[in-house]
Amino acid sequence: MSELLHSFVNNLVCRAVSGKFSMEEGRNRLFRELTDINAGLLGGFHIQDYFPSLGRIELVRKVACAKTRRVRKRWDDLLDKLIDDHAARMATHQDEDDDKDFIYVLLSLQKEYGLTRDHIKAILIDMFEAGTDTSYMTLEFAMTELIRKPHLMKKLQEEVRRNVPAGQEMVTEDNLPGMTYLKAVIKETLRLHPPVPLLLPHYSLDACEVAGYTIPANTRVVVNAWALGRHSGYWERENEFVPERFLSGDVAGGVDLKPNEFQFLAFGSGRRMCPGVHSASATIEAMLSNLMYRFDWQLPAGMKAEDVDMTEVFGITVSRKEKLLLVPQAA
Ligand code: HEM
Repeated sequence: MSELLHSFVNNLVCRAVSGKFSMEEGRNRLFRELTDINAGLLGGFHIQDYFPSLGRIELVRKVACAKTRRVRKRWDDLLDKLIDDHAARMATHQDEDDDKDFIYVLLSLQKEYGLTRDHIKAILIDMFEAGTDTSYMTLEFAMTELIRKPHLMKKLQEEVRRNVPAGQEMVTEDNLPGMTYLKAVIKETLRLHPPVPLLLPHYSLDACEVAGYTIPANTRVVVNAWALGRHSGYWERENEFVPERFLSGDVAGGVDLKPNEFQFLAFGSGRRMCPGVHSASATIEAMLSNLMYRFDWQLPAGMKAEDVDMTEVFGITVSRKEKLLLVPQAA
């Protein structure tokens, strides 16, 4: 299951960014390898974070950044070729029948916004880094929670199957609006397992006071969204997977993925909140609903719900330590 979900999200982002031939050319595998290396580097140990003055010593910088430089070269080679190919097609008007992938969009805005090639490459890498693991982990945690609570999976399957006209092969976007329990399951997954539990580091522009503490201007601020999502002051049965809490009429019924209150911050909040929130919701809803529609799921023979290992691995994102193994049966 883990492998399938990871490939699905990686291929989707790859196609949106670089076009429909991404899989045929094997680019999806290369993007995945580079994204994995980046994730390891971003979430890893950096001596300059603990001893900033060491970062000013050239030799330390050279040693600490050696791997980063190597991976940067590989990103450069890949992205330069893609950008050159797209630019050439645009210059000769061969792009007219192509899907307008993200590289085309950025190139068409390049002059208007004064984007350099490095800006474009950085935005493209951001898309992979921010868009792949987060959606994949949410899907994987949702399936993990559902397999541990089969009565909730059954409830979700009933909702999905009720909303799809008989004989239809797959769930389509048109079927999704009626699936309120599906949305509640996704929110509850994000509450318990926010893929970016400390958001991204923020920086205070002005001094301010929070809960009696003064935060001076120019301070790096880290927000613990994981702890807020499990705070007993905001949530009943805070460590339990209870999607019903997000149904209208229940306590958190009105809590949105773009919340005005700060107890649910899986996508952050304010002007630096995740710009991918709608894309992520669409991706996760489409995949999860189809998994529920087409298959009945079981744990491998001899395994019980309480045997599912819930250990997490910490990095900039938090993932499951063990791969999720499930057995599908056609519904
Ligand atoms: C379940 C899926 C996702 C989750 C939980 C998630 C969560 C987050 C969080 C917590 C942040 C930092 C917000 C802050 O510090 O206040 C963020 C930033 C960002 N996300 Fe997402 N994200 C998801 C999917 C996506 C997708 C699919 C894309 C793009 C296709 C994306 C693009 C970005 C970008 C570009 C940023 C940086 C924004 C900035 O620095 O201004 N994310 N995301």
